[in-house]
Amino acid sequence: METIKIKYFDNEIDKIEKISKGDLIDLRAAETVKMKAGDFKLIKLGVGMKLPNGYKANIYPRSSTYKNFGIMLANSVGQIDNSYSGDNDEWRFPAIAMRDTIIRKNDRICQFEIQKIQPEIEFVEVDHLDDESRGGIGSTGTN
Ligand SMILES: O=c1ccn([C@H]2C[C@H](O)[C@@H](COP(=O)(O)OP(=O)(O)OP(=O)(O)O)O2)c(=O)[nH]1
Repeated sequence: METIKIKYFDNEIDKIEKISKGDLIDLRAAETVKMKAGDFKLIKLGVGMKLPNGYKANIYPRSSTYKNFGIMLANSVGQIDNSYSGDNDEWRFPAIAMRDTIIRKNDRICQFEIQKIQPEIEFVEVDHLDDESRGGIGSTGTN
């Protein structure tokens, strides 16, 4: 089992409980936010963490987030770097509102998992790649 140091920036949101293997972990809005259609807001998630060495975190919307709140995650997948672990490094949900909406403090608006960081990579420039070209995006058709 991995242990993660977690800091709560707000004492009014529910705390995260022990997680079964494989399950994504829900996160809560740490503020009440009113948004108009088209607004952008970095919604506070009320937590900061020291992830295990060699791991990052991915934040995704919950499947019901759009239905319940009409917001989308502006960056598609939120990337929490391992180095985002300072005392003021609170996690946020970059939200785009598609309709007028209210997100209330403690609402569960997203979920996250931790993931191993890719290995160190060095680039070697070449003039040609050896493999057969695939014919462009969509070349395999739709059926
Ligand atoms: O949905 C997100 C995405 C990122 N972050 C935090 C953690 C991450 O480590 C930091 C920086 O993210 P990233 O490197 O993806 O953003 P950037 O636009 O390149 O900003 P920076 O110049 O801070 O690296 O912002 C969040 O709280 N929520």
